[in-house]
Amino acid sequence: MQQTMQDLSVTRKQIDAIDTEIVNLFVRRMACADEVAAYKAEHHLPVLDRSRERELLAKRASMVPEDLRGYTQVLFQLLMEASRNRQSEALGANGESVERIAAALESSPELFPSEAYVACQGVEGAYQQIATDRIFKHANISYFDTFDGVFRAVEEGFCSYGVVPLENSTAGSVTQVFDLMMKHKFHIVRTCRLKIDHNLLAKPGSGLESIRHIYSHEQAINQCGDFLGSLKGVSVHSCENTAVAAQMVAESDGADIAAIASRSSAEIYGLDALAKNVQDQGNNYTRFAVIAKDLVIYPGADRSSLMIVVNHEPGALYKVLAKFYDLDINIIKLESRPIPDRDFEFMFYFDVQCPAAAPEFLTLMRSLEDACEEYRYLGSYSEIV
Ligand SMILES: C=C(O[C@@H]1C=C(C(=O)O)C=C[C@H]1O)C(=O)O
Repeated sequence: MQQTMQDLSVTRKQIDAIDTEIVNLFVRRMACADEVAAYKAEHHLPVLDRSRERELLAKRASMVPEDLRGYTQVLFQLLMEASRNRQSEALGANGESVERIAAALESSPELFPSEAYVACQGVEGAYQQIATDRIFKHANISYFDTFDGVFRAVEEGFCSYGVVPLENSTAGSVTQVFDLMMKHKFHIVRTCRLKIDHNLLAKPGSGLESIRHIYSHEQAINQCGDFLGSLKGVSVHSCENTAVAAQMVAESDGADIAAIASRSSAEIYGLDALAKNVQDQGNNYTRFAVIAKDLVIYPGADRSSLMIVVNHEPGALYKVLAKFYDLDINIIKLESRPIPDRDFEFMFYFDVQCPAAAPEFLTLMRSLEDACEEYRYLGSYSEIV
């Protein structure tokens, strides 16, 4: 045992000596990066030179035994990233997102607006409306048939804000909304986490045993699978919104139809609750995003969202995730969606937890621009409950 410890201390001494050489060489390499930065500044060249990096990686890998090639590539990728970050700092070359974040942090108002024109999907009584009234004190709501309509209303300036659902704790992501994010230009300025209690609503006088058709939004149907499964001889139909379903039931003649919707929909459309809290999980929450056209970062923003497309090659997503890990930035949501018309290429949506003004967040933004094929910063915000 003692013999082994001695051997180890001898080897560790060698490692210490090697590391001293590596550190000295690293300092020299970074000094070269400073010279390169000065040259690039003078000749108006960008920091990143992909072809030089590719060539360098291949050469360094060819200099080592085959079983060390992978490690060598990782090491030099890291060295080049440090060198690029150093150059960007020296050049004040922050990249577009960092510039936009800095400008937004400086110019954004102190307070989140209390009055606003807001676009929502559905009709009065929809969960988006309930979330909107939680977020804004006085919201003037325009209703649209589709989520696409909400995105367009914001993009075209018809409404200052839009409220869309992102995900539910029982049924998962609202994939339709994530797909629309690829199509539209918008920013996220706030999120809201709302407890959702579903009710089975029917016209006064209808009994549960007479119900044959139940209408609701697909998400709500998915959140109430156990309850719906327990009913016999009932067919379930999806429609565009829970409150639209409630309105339809109120306007129908049939005593055999019901809707799964909010309690406030019952009041608005004069329906009775045949069953309350019919969701599978008592703790049923939905997160909503407030979208706006321009980037505005209100004080206290401690979450950010990004959309990333990486190259179609092994390790591409790993390299992006490693950056989050290196900077100790927590990922609170990761969603992937196929990109239309591309052969199994995916858009990755990230929510991260980190104050927008934190240096590590700005470093992340700077380095993602180099690492991704496409990259969109969607905004920084706080979440209300
Ligand atoms: C140092 C340079 O800048 C960047 C960093 C590199 C490196 O650290 O080796 C290589 C290419 C560039 O992306 C350079 O252009 O040579």
